[in-house]
Parts: sequence; structure tokens; C-alpha cells
Amino acid sequence: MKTSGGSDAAKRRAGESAAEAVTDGDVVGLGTGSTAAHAIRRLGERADAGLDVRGVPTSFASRELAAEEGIPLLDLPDAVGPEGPGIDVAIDGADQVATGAAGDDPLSGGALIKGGGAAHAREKLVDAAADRFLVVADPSKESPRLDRSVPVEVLSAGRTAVAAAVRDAGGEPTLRRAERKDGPVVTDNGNLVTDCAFGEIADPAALSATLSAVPGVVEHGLFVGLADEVHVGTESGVRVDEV
Ligand SMILES: O=C[C@H](O)[C@H](O)[C@H](O)COP(=O)(O)O
Repeated sequence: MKTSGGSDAAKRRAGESAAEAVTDGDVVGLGTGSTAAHAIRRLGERADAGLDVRGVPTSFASRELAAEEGIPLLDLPDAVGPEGPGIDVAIDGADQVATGAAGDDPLSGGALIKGGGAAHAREKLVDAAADRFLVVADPSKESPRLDRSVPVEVLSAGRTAVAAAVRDAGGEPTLRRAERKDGPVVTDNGNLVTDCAFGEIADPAALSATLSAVPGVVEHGLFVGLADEVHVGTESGVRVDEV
């Protein structure tokens, strides 16, 4: 599974803290990435110890890990369909978490950039469908303002049109290339990813709406107004911020 900056001990504390918030009978959205993986492992231990839990994976990787951990799984359409149980809580990582700057729109605090592992489209479906969304992170992810590149999943045929629209919106698009094969990264949905640098993002909600309106954009990695809690693992403990 992909890893990113921040110590593994801090990520583990964050993931385990969120996994401890799951209660008996919950349907849990299982995020993607090295921090969410700690939550999945802890949930697996709790399931072994008798916790009644079902998981809704956000990626091929989170499905594989949850299956290894023995967590019973549900597909998203079954979980949120008319007969479905819904999703009680989602636990997912982030590449950057806005702590909010003085004078910002309150929604800016807790806004996220996700998609470092190209899983953000399914993650957004699951995280948005959950009654509660717990973000798991380490301090290296926190920033007063979002300023990392925003991953944008695009239909292959739309990649140049989307790139032009991103430039019009003030961003610099770069098609994400695979590290271990020639050619671009292909998502679990069979699409491409363009990483779009906008510098410091003053208004994440406005940029989110702009990107969502571009034809050819499947989903982008700005998550605004979705998080309920941020569990930040440190070297010595965990801080839980309500958003
Ligand atoms: O596409 C990947 C996801 O959005 C991850 O949740 C995000 O990249 C954070 O991953 P990690 O916990 O490995 O830093």
C-alpha cells in the first residue's frame, strides 16, 4: 500500500483512535492509504474479538486488506440502496487537512485534499454517504490553508479539454505518470489522473464547484464540508478535533 510523509507510529495512533469509535453493528466506510490501513487492521482485530462490523471499501487496495483482516464486506450500491443499511461511519486518510485561517469561511477548516493514491472518486462517494466521516492524519498533513496539488480523475478522452479548463481556472495540470510502468496512472475506475497546482487555495468550496462543473471531470480530490472529526496522531498521543 502507498505510504506518504509522517511517521508510521503517528499514523497508527490516528487510525486506531478512529477504529475505536466504531460501535457494534456499524457499517464502516474503509478508506484508502497508509493511515486508513491502520484503522482497517484495528477493525480486523476488533472483529476477531467479536465486534459485529461490516466494511464498505473505497478501493481495490482497501478491499484486499479488509478481506485479509476477515472483515465482512458490502458493496457501496448495496449499502446505500433502498434496502441497504446505510453507512454509519467512514474512516479515511487525507493528503492535506485545512486547519482554517483567521477570517476564513468556517467550511474551510476541515477541508481536505485527497487522492494521492488516486482513490478519491470512490472515497468521496463513501465518505459523503456516511453519517459520520472521521479523517485520520498525522501532523505533517495539517496546514492553515490548502496548497497541495488537487488530484482530478478525468475520462481519458477528456484529458486535454480538462487540462485547458484547469489552466483557465488558474491551475497548472500535470498528468500523473505511473512509477513502475511506462505511461499514466489508471484508476480503479479505468480513468486518468491530472494533478492540478493552484498554489494556496483561498476558497476551497468555490474551486470545488468550478472543477465539478468541467465536462470530463469524473471527480476531484477537494473534500469540502464532509469531515466531522479529524483524528491527528502525534508521537505521544492523539488529538481529536471536531469540525
Ligand atoms: O487516494 C488516496 C487517498 O485519498 C488517501 O487517503 C490519501 O492519499 C492519504 O494517504 P496516506 O494516509 O497514505 O497519506
